[in-house]
Amino acid sequence: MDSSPILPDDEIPIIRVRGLENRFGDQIVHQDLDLDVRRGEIIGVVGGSGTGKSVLMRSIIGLQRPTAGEIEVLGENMIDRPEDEAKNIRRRWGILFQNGALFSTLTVAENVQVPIREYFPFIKQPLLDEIASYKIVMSGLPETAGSKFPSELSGGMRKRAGLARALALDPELLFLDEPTAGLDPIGAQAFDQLIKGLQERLDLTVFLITHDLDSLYAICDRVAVLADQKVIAVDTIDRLLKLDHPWIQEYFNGPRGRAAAA
Ligand SMILES: Nc1ncnc2c1ncn2[C@@H]1O[C@H](COP(=O)(O)OP(=O)(O)OP(=O)(O)O)[C@@H](O)[C@H]1O
Repeated sequence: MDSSPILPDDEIPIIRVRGLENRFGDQIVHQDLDLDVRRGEIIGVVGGSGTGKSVLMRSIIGLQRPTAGEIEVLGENMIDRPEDEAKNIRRRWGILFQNGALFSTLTVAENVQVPIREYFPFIKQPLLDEIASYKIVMSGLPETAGSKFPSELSGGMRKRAGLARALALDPELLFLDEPTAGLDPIGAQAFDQLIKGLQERLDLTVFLITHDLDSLYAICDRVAVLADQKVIAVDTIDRLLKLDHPWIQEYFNGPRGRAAAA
């Protein structure tokens, strides 16, 4: 079906979705959805509430088995992959879920160590502590945050702790589900800059679901728009603005969109 020629490494999409379909009973969330994410970009994923942004991310990371379609991540087919193979691919990405999804009974440092222990059970405690501490500081938290429990942190700090855990295994790809939701504008801007800085330093590709127009303008290279059960467009904001789809116009050219662009 795919007649594309062999592409150089940096042009092979790091995520490739074709003909994706997700149905829940009678409800069709996605139909014929295609998306390519390029290596090294920060791609923003936007769409009205319930358009299936989270379901798309869950399909890509293998938490939701689509009813049809193809998904490749890092050049690997992700559908119906045996668990041991899927696990090897999973370790090459990190995920920050919307609520941080930290284990409440573990300290921040222990949370960061969970994925490292899972994949590298032979690593001894002093090295685990050192790696966790490095990731915690890299995520913009003070080193002392490592000994705190999630309940002792502010919302913004919990997001950073979740980010530290997402970075634990030196991922190539980072999935972020509404990372700035619930943060005040200054906190959100700081978090955006943190993501941008990490993306540049670590050469990450970032898949960013967001409702935050400021984030889209500040850090996204391209934006994918979900509507009508598909990705209706994926492009820079400047080019998206030229499309006359009503949702795109309302979203980017409404008062909030204009304020974010100013
Ligand atoms: N496991 C599930 N079972 C049944 N329906 C589901 C399931 N997961 C998601 N849905 C439905 O799929 C649709 C898309 O959900 P999704 O959470 O992906 O939307 P979203 O675009 O991320 O929305 P929001 O911006 O509000 O977070 C919703 O109607 C939701 O109720």
